[in-house]
Amino acid sequence: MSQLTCRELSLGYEGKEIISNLSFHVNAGDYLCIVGENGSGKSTLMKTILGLRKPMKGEIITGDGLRSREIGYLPQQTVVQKDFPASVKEIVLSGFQGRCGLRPFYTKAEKRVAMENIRKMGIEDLKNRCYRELSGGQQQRVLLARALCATKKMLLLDEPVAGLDPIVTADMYSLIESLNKNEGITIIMISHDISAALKYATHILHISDELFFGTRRQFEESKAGKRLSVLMGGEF
Ligand SMILES: Nc1ncnc2c1ncn2[C@@H]1O[C@H](COP(=O)(O)OP(=O)(O)OP(=O)(O)O)[C@@H](O)[C@H]1O
Repeated sequence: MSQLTCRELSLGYEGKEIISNLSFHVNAGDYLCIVGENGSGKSTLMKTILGLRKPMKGEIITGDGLRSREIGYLPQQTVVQKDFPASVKEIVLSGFQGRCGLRPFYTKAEKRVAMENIRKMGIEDLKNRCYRELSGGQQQRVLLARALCATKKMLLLDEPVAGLDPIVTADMYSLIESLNKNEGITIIMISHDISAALKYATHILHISDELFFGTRRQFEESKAGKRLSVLMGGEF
């Protein structure tokens, strides 16, 4: 059974549908990139998968041992988040809050896992620094370590490289690739970077007037894929 199955989903706000009749599934170890124009509903879909919004129609089913609260989430960065006055350690530990609600203390085991994730992200030397004093790339590593505290199975990443320079972007992509390949973590990523999506993803979900879901190869051969290839100057 798939880890995540979305069946005939319709999503929207105040009775108006933004996405209609969307079906797709994600298996353990997949790397799914969600692409589509601004405002097409990608973040809305992610929030619905996380249970933060209810679909207007359809259902979301988790399986293969995944429970919905075991999904790690790296949200799109907002200006307010960038200025958050807390230490790196505190931000990473807050990844456990989803499990038990807000609380002022953490167990020894949680502190150990948080430090493991800090090490995995290569930010040990930053652990006592204030989050808002870090560079954009360092902040994204902190948020990835935080998301990992919530899961060992599936990460949802909303534009994780937005605003990062090309070198830091490449570092971020290889960190995510290593989580997928070496730790077996399923990745669902929203991205505007089609060439990176086609480099790393096993599957593509293209949200547009015409919905597409399939393997990377199927996408390359699809009408949507060919149209995007022309827009990108035939780069893929
Ligand atoms: N809370 C809300 N209430 C009403 N409409 C909303 C709300 N949040 C988003 N929308 C609208 O829903 C549509 C989809 O928004 P969403 O943020 O999901 O798109 P997106 O594909 O993630 O966009 P982007 O690529 O710009 O991040 C947009 O037209 C947006 O204005």
